[in-house]
Amino acid sequence: MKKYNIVIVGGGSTFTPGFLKSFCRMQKEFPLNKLVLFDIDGERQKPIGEFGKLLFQDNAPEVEFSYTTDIKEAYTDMDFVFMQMRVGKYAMRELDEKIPLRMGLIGQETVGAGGFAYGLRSTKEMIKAVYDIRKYAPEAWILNYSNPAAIVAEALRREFPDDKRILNICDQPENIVRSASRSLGCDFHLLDPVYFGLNHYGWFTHLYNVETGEDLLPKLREIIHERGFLPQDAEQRDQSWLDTYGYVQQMMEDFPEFLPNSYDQYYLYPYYKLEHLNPEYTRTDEVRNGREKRVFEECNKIIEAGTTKGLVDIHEDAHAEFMIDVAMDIAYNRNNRHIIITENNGLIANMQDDAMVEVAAELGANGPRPMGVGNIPTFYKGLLEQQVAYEKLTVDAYFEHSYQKALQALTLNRLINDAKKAREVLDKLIEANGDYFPELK
Ligand SMILES: NC(=O)c1ccc[n+]([C@@H]2O[C@H](COP(=O)([O-])OP(=O)(O)OC[C@H]3O[C@@H](n4cnc5c(N)ncnc54)[C@H](O)[C@@H]3O)[C@@H](O)[C@H]2O)c1
Ligand SMILES: O=P(O)(O)OC[C@H]1O[C@H](O[C@H]2[C@H](O)[C@@H](O)[C@@H](O)O[C@@H]2CO)[C@H](O)[C@@H](O)[C@@H]1O
Ligand SMILES: [Mn+2]
Repeated sequence: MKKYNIVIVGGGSTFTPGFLKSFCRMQKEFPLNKLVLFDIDGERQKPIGEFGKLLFQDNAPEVEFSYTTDIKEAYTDMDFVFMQMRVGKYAMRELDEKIPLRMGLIGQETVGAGGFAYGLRSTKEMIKAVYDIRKYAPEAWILNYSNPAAIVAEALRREFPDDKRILNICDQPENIVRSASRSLGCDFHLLDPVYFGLNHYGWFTHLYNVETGEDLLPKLREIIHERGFLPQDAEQRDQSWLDTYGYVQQMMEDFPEFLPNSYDQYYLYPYYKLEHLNPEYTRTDEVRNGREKRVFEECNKIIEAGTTKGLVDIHEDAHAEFMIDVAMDIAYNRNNRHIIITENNGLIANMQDDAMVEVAAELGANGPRPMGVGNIPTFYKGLLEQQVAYEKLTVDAYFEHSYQKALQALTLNRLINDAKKAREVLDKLIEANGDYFPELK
């Protein structure tokens, strides 16, 4: 059985320890030769790297595990690159959330003005990283889930049009399917979803039972109406995520035909969301006081003990399992179905061909074979076309260094929708982002 070489970019991520645990546990199904962590922040990565050393030493000493800040060491001979960088880290995420919120606009990691700022930061570093990877690992599969995936995917499509081994993917659609399976009381593998949209902006039209072909969405609609909606891993979630999933019920009361992605609520109920977001305590504060604190405390505890035996309390969430599953589908040509991001080219028949859309696909060694959904109804088409235009203008602004395109993008964004506000928030974001941004003239 071939053993694979894998690098995780953003080795200092709060999600890395969970990934390491999952990789370790899955050694029989997905044996590794080498696992490397890479980060530009060596200090942040160090405790996670040291934890990883102990974890593999104790559980899978045959795997060559290391961590580095050296590009050549990170990428040479890699088969898969897992991309999970957060450019500007939580300090900049906080500003993405708080600058707009203090102006009465939605401030969030991937949507609205915050998503725009994160998009420009990520684009710059992701393009650089892909050039670095291709220098040392021309054949490696690049699995990107660094956010905002919609903007990153559009930017990479333009910069690397012939590179067929970059896959942009998000686990939120699968998380909704897993959550639906909890409501329906079945294994999530039983559900075969039909989905259309953009990243963090889409809908399920059907949830078929793979064995019988029955569409379980009508039944799920009734359950959600009666009992609301919970994430599959509700017991591990912070309150803000429970609220986010809970709001799926309201979305389905108002727009019952399809099951929405949880992110749709920002676009459909911006005023409600604004009333419930606190500009002085945002998701970044919750993550810093929760996941980030827990992860680093746990790593340090293990380092101090010099062993992981009997100590590892790190949460292995569905996110890591999902991304590893994606890599295995490619490695073993399994052609399993996942919801992925790809160029439209008629998949959503009544939307522009060059939009980066999110749909179900079979995934194997030759990449995704996506499934078309035909024409989508006018309501959804209207919402999505506005968003595609915003995303494309954001990427235009990056490549053309154009302040004007950035202003157009933000004016068109449904969560801003006003040129004066757009200019005001753009100027504040430019100032706050400094060299993280391209020059916008
Ligand atoms: N799409 C999904 O399903 C999904 C799910 C979870 C997280 N994410 C994404 O994963 C990323 C990590 O999230 P987190 O909350 O753990 O963030 P984090 O801040 O804990 O970790 C991100 C790491 O990236 C590093 N980094 C920044 N710029 C880099 C660069 N140019 N090269 C290499 N490393 C760099 C940082 O130093 C940091 O250690 C984010 O982009 C987040 O949005 C995506
Ligand atoms: O606010 P955060 O940092 O907790 O999460 C932001 C990310 O949220 C989604 O990812 C979920 C993921 O779907 C779930 O499986 C679990 O692992 O938690 C993740 C984070 O809570 C979203 O899809 C990502 O794009 C966001 O970055
Ligand atoms: Mn996502």
